[in-house]
Amino acid sequence: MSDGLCFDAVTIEKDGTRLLSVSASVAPGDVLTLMGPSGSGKSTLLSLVMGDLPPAFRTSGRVILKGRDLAGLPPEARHIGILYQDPLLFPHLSVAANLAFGLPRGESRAMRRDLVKTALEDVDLAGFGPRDPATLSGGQAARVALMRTLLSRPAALLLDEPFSKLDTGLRDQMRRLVFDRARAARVPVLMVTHDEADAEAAGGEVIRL
Ligand SMILES: Nc1ncnc2c1ncn2[C@@H]1O[C@H](COP(=O)(O)OP(=O)(O)OP(=O)(O)O)[C@@H](O)[C@H]1O
Repeated sequence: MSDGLCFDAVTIEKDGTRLLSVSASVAPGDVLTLMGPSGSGKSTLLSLVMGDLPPAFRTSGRVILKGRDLAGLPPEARHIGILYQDPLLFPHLSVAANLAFGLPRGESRAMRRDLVKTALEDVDLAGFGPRDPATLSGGQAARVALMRTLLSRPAALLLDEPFSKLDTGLRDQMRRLVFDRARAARVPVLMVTHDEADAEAAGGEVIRL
C-alpha cells in the first residue's frame, strides 16, 4: 500500500524487554485502532510515528508513510497531524487565526480567508472566526482543532483518546465528523483509545496490545 501508513514488523523494546510488536497497515481514509492496558505502549507507538520517541526505547522494523520509510526523518518533515483529549488551540489567537495557522505556506491571503471560512461553515461554526478560543464549548473547540489539523493536509492523522472528554451525545457526533472528514481527505488514521465504542465507530482493524 503505497499511500497509507504501514507498520512493517515494528518492535519497540525498553531495557531489553519487548514492549510491543506490530505488523499492520491502514489505507488512506481508513482507521487503525490501537487498544491496550495502561503502560502497554500505545503512546510510545504514536511517538515513534511522530518522530519523537524518547531515547530509552529501541526499535526494529519500518514505519512507512506514503511509500516512504520514516526512519531518520525529523518530526517536521513527516507532516503528521495529531488530536489529543484536550483540543490544543493557541489562546492568544482568534479561532480564524488558529485555523489559518494550519494552512500550508504559499496560499494567497484571499485563498486563506476562503479556506478558513469554508472550514468553519463545514463544522457549523460560521461566524465564529473572530472569537477567542477560551469562549468556545468543548465540542466547538474540538471541531476547530480537527479542522486546523485537516487544513494542514497531514499525511497521516493520529488520534490520542480524542473523544474521551466529550459528553456522550457529542462524542457520537464528533466520532462521525472525524472519521467522515478523514475519509473525505483520504488521510490514514491511527487512533489510540480505551473505548470499545470508538473502535466500533471507526470500523477498521483493531490492534490489541
Ligand atoms: N519517556 C520515557 N522514558 C522511559 N520510559 C517511558 C517513557 N515514556 C513511557 N515510558 C514507559 O514505557 C511504557 C509504555 O508507556 P506508554 O505511555 O506508551 O503506555 P500507554 O499504553 O500509552 O499507557 P496509557 O494508556 O496509560 O497512556 C511504560 O512502561 C512507561 O512507563
